[in-house]
Amino acid sequence: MRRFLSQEAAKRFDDKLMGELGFATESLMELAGLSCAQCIFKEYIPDSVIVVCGPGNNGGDGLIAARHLFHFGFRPTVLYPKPTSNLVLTRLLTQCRVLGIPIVDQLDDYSSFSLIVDAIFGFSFRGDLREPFKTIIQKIKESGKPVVSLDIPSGWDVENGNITGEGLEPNVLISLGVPKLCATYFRGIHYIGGRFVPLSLAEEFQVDLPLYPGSDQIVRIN
Ligand SMILES: NC(=O)C1=CN([C@@H]2O[C@H](COP(=O)(O)OP(=O)(O)OC[C@H]3O[C@@H](n4cnc5c(N)ncnc54)[C@H](O)[C@@H]3O)[C@@H](O)[C@H]2O)[C@H](O)CC1
Ligand SMILES: [K+]
Repeated sequence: MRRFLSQEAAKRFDDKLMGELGFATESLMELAGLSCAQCIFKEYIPDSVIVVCGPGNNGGDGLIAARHLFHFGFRPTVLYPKPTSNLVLTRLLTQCRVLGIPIVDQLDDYSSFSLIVDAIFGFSFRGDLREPFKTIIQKIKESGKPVVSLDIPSGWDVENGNITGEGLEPNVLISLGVPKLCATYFRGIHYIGGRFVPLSLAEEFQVDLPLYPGSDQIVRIN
């Protein structure tokens, strides 16, 4: 058995979950985002946190994590620099607004936040980093603040890790569902979250599922 998915396998895995296995994107995303918030609560004392959200579903996980972090006593702000017309993300933004979570589209100074949550790119990232995210990732690195990455450290090649050196170097990585190949290059605190993968799918893709303790949604593997 192996633990890690290639980029192509991660996409097929996702397609199966949302297709023949009957899941809706929003329900899996909710579990993924909740598990990220639980992991952050376990590792950090509630304080101010900036959740940086990209234009895809990784950004959606971030918006959900921000909402749960708010309920857990953190003071989240969302940085959402590249609005899309995606209905799921639009609804998630509304849910954050209703709670009074500030949503900004640019940020020059990260110094007032004690933690940065990286929900910029997940397993669909490919090619060279494009703006505005290239500059955002540079600024996050310059801030020296602790970083928690959701699913993939943003800027990393999904299979080969931080090959350009431009990617984030997070303190904590939460792999969602099953870790992708780049996680083999990660040396920090590594959790798996998103406890929704049916055993039959794990067997089909020849990946291990972690042993989650009790009813926990997360498990630390490294
Ligand atoms: N599989 C699951 O069980 C679940 C996964 N979830 C999360 O969803 C992401 C994958 O989401 P997806 O929408 O496919 O893509 P991304 O969020 O990775 O980003 C796509 C977005 O990024 C742009 N982009 C791609 N490359 C670049 C680049 N080089 N520079 C700039 N921009 C780039 C692209 O144009 C798109 O707009 C997965 O990782 C999980 O986090 C869900 O939570 C549900 C469960
Ligand atoms: K990420």
